[in-house]
Amino acid sequence: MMRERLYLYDTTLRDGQQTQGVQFSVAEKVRIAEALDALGVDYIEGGWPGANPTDSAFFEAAPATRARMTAFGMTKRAGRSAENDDVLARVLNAGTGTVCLVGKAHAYHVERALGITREENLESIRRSVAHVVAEGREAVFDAEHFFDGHAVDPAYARACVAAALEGGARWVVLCDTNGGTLPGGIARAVEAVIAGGVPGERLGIHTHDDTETAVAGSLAAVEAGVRQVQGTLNGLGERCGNANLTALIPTLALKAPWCERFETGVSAGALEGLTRTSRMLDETLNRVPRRQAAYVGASAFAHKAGLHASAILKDPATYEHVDPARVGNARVVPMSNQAGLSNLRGRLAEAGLEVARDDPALPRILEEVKAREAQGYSYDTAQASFEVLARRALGRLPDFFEVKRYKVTVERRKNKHDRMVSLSEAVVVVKVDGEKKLSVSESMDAAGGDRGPVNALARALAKDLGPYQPAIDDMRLVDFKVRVTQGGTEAVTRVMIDSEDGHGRRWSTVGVSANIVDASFEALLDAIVWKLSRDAPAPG
Ligand SMILES: CC(=O)SCCNC(=O)CCNC(=O)[C@H](O)C(C)(C)COP(=O)(O)OP(=O)(O)OC[C@H]1O[C@@H](n2cnc3c(N)ncnc32)[C@H](O)[C@@H]1OP(=O)(O)O
Ligand SMILES: CC(=O)C(=O)O
Repeated sequence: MMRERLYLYDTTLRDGQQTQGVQFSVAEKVRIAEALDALGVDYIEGGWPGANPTDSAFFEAAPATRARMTAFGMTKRAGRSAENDDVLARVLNAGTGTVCLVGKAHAYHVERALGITREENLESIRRSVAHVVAEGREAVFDAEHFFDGHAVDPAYARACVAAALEGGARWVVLCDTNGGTLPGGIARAVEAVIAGGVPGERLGIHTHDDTETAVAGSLAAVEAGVRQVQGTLNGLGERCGNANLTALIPTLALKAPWCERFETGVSAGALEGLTRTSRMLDETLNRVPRRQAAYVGASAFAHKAGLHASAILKDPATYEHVDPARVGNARVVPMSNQAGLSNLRGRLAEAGLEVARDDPALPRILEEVKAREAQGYSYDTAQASFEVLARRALGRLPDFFEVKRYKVTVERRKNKHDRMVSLSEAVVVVKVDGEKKLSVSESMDAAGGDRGPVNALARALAKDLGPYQPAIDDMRLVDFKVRVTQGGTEAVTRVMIDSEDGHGRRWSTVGVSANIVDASFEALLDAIVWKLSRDAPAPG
């Protein structure tokens, strides 16, 4: 059966940039545009040229893409012609083949926000779009507040759509700007527009996630007939974000009836890069990836419960709606107090540890994990700590070194400019290859600021491990989380540490104690031991 073409329009670099706390540099925008192009979206909305220096500079530096690079702007302002509107001129000057203009499609906004008449607004839409077309560009019209407008005055909302089409728009995108329209309402409005004579091949959908139904709303619009879908990577966007393309794309590509009815520009091979693309964006924004993100989250294919793990080991289809490899993600069978022997065997196999089914160490490890979780440890995320524990119980963890003692001090004192500053200092004594080594480290960043006692401890511990030093030199601590939790009857501190190395590996470790320094040290120690268990030569 011939599949219909569905066009993907990415607005990560425009609406995604409207996310609170997000501020892309030009270089970051270029990198994201290249990743979007590799993924196979049809349009990349690069920003609003003229609105800020970064967006203007991006269009000058924009990479050559197979996707249509699109400049965004708004319809001409009241009281001037499209030809004489300086804001519109700057958008056109970016020289993109496609230009998207936003305009109001709700009479209330026309009167309240723009302060013009309904007729003037229709004229503004028509003339602005016509000007874009006259300049030889493909025109997209974002019908702002379309669904709210359609709910109170369908005739006027549709007149705005008609004005854009009369002006020559290739696409009119129906926007749920405030994100409050539910999927059923979106479907009914789209059906009404199509029944009124606008072909679905000229319509797009742009939703926001204010009711956490942006993806569902977009799918409802496609089902009702639109053929262009807008969204952003990881659901970035104004307020609660836009429709999340990292959820929408795999749903369209892998799930019936979508994959049977439609084809997009995203190939099966490119889809396998989806998780990597999502993580790249988080890394660019210095954000910790959302574990529970559909398809691409670290927990999206994690099977924690014993019953799930038992079945997964027999056949992954028992608890997975799609194969994680198809989106470049991986199956995880974590250990926790919800686990059974199946989780344990699965997890050990993943770590490359072959263990006989009847190995007496297995129930011991399971018991130890459950007992330690009752004390406050959490092994389902701290998988490297689990691995260290299991290797030790199986007698497969070399004694790389022994920590004899450690000490950390924090001093608050005046510097030479008479300003109070902190200085953290740590001393760690380890025994390696029969030799005692004492390392002292301060915790200073490049600017001379104090990075705290845990940083000082980490530096001291990783300063001189003798023959093992080369194996840990490329290690760095990338995330540190502290939580007060219940350990049995007492409150204890749980520290989780994420580390990374030059091979691009990232691993998590945990430490628990009533004392935050001890908890941190335990997590640091596990991080180093895990790394050595992978990369270091065996002792002796
Ligand atoms: C729904 C969306 O997310 S659309 C995308 C919104 N994105 C942004 O706003 C980010 C980029 N924006 C900006 O940098 C600035 O707002 C600029 C450069 C575009 C305009 O800045 P300013 O000229 O200082 O105007 P300001 O932002 O205060 O207000 C917007 C003006 O545009 C008018 N306007 C809003 N939408 C439209 C439209 N579709 N067509 C014409 N005029 C419009 C408003 O009525 C207001 O006019 P007023 O100042 O006469 O009241
Ligand atoms: C255009 C746009 O971003 C909106 O209406 O939400």
